[in-house]
Amino acid sequence: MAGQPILKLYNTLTREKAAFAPIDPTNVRMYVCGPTVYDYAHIGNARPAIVFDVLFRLLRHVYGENHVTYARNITDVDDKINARALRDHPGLALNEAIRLVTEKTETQYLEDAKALGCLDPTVQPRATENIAGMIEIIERLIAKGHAYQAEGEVLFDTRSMADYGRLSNRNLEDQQAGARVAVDAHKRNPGDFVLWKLSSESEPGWDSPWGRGRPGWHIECSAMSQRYLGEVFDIHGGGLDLIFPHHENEIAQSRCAHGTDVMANVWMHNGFLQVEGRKMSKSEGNFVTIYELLHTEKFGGRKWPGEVLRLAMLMTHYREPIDFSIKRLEEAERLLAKWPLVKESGAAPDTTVISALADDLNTVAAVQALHALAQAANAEPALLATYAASAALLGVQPKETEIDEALASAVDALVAMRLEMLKAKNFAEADKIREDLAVKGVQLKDGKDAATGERVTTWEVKR
Ligand SMILES: Nc1ncnc2c1ncn2[C@@H]1O[C@H](COP(=O)(O)OP(=O)(O)OP(=O)(O)O)[C@@H](O)[C@H]1O
Ligand SMILES: [Zn+2]
Repeated sequence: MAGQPILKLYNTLTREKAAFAPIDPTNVRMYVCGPTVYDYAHIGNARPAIVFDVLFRLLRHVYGENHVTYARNITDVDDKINARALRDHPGLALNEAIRLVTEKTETQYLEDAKALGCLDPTVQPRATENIAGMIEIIERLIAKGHAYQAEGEVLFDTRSMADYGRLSNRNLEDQQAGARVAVDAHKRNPGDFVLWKLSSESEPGWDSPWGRGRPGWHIECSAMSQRYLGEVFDIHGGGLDLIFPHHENEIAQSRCAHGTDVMANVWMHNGFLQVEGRKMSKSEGNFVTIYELLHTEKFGGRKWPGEVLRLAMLMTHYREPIDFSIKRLEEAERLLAKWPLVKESGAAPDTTVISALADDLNTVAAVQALHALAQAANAEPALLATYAASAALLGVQPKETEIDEALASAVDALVAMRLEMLKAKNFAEADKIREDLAVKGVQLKDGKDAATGERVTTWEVKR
């Protein structure tokens, strides 16, 4: 930790950028709300995954690899999942259909995240494996007078919490105004939200003191964060759209159940990835999935490497909106093409890259610094190790960029063959070899051996 720049983070809760001080520097704890696994993730959903992956990498760098716990949950119980299961597998029993939907979606999400260069979080708990923890919190809330039962639901009583609404800066009166009273007649206050609701025979459910039912969405994160990170932890993240109601309600549940002043010290929210000024979202229908970008030609008539998608995302500060376009991806690709291919090195990262990231994850400045370093390293190979370590901090370098041996010997053979052809003045064939290799990303460089004056050819892999 010594000699590291002070890490500053913007906190939605205080609306200020402040120096980060972990509760326990030997175990820095971060929770990020993960996907609801009913459908493939779109590239907007990739933004929090990438942003908080960069923060995870930075925290590991500052506090040590084994001193950071990052939990990102998988929401595998939700009415959207039930609906999708019924639609896609009408012939199956609901539980079986749900399992198919959630397993397939979760597997794809993990593959997408990997392709985007994200490290696995330390833990990835599933909601369905944490029902007991949710029931326990709800029981505590009822016992303390923060929750009540009404019409087959257990609801959180928002009036029971003096400073409910602090994160999103809303007061209960604001919420009163827009409430649809008729629909929510069983609620004491319009803003009260569901902790538990009874399930019909055909809906998925778990036994509880209030009957067979299922949890609300917000309670899942309160239970999973407590289990893996404790009652109070360091950082809680997610997209801007989660501030209200999701994070507000997580806070209400956790603080009232545990009697604490905060749930997490720092609340961080990424801005939206937009298409023509509108948030990319499933309900708007203006989305493209990560899978489609990586594996199909749906966007811009071609596939896009995960690294390009990731860099395109990091070329904007995480709190700003991003307009997602082909132009932006091409820009990221052009930049990457200028950077050297390196193996991961154990060297210390460049200090300008670290300082940029330490300033509330200023990835824009970090990418600029990395680019300058890449160019310097292109001219001065001694800098390659520093470059490699810095690129790894942003996660824009594949972990092991080994040029595989089979490719290397095939290229060597072609290069030798081409030299023979040049000697025989068979220029057309020689050029064809050069062009074929170029298409594969291998660039040849001709020179002369200083001692013998003979032609020699070296090669390198360009992106
Ligand atoms: N367009 C976007 N830009 C940035 N982050 C987003 C965007 N859309 C969703 N997110 C974030 O992705 C994460 C996963 O969200 P969630 O599973 O609720 O998405 P979703 O409900 O499937 O998305 P949608 O908003 O399209 O309905 C959350 O942190 C959310 O804030
Ligand atoms: Zn959450």
